[in-house]
Amino acid sequence: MNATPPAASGRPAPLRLGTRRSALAMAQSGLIADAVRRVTGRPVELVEITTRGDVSREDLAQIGGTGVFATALREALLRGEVDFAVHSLKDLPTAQPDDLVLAALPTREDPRDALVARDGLTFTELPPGARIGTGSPRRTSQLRAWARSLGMEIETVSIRGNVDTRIGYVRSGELDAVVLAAAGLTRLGRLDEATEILAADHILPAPGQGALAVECAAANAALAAQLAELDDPYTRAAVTAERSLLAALEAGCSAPVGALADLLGDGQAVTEMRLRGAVGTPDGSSLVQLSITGPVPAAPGEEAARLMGRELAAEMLAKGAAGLMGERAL
Ligand SMILES: NCc1[nH]cc(CCC(=O)O)c1CC(=O)O
Repeated sequence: MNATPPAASGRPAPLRLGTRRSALAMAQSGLIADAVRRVTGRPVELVEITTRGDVSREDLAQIGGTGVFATALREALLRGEVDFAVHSLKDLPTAQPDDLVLAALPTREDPRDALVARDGLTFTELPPGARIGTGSPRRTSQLRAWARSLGMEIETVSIRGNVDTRIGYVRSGELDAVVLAAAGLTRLGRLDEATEILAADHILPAPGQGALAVECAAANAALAAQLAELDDPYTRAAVTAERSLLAALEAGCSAPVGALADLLGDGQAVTEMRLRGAVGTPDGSSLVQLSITGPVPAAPGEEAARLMGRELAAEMLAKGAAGLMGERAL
């Protein structure tokens, strides 16, 4: 008889982690795989999955926005081909499917954007007419608004591709600078290539930027409970507020919306959360930027965070946010 179950060999069956193949996705999955091995005591194996966003050179907005990255991983989860998946939270649509759960939102990395410019330049040191690459309407809008406020002249150039490709445009001299998430650079061990971390006062990051989401099937409650040990309730509160703002603005994941929740403390404990939001026109000529501050209740605090996001969205919409987003030409 050859029906020995894996556990009988003394080694528990490995958990299968579905991941995209990009260097960044592999780095992020590797980090979470290590943490999951720690909390479950089980081996974790990486299962590579190709998404349409990885193989297509089409504009992301044309093939359904950044949600394309998540879709293939989610299909593999629901088919039972993998046990859990790691996403960049900012690439996940705000509507959560009923049959999947974000079991853990681990402590987020630096949420800010970073500038990688030639010759060590910072943003304000860029020469007139500098060409800055980004594929993000949010970054384009805010970079142009910031330049405008300084009386600076810049040109934004639409680019796509992985981190290496994007930095390559600067190294080759094709562009003066590119803007990338600092968290991505950190996870790839390349933060030293950033010439400036862009202050959130100027460039408000994407909702959820710098945070990873660990997702599994809702039906797999035992695994969800184990993965939940990796959850950071403060990260969860912050990104819940940011994503609730995004959802209430009825903006897609490629919309020019920036949002960042900061947790404020009295030195002993976190007591308050400040949520900032920004929406602008593609040319940066008009920008609505507002913030609200509220108490952070004891864990989980998710509903309070959601309410804060909705409240700020209502204030931004009253100041004309919808009109600005409507003007964007995709
Ligand atoms: N849309 C691509 C993407 N999704 C997540 C990150 C970075 C890591 C993160 O924000 O957690 C990036 C690259 C970038 O924006 O430079």
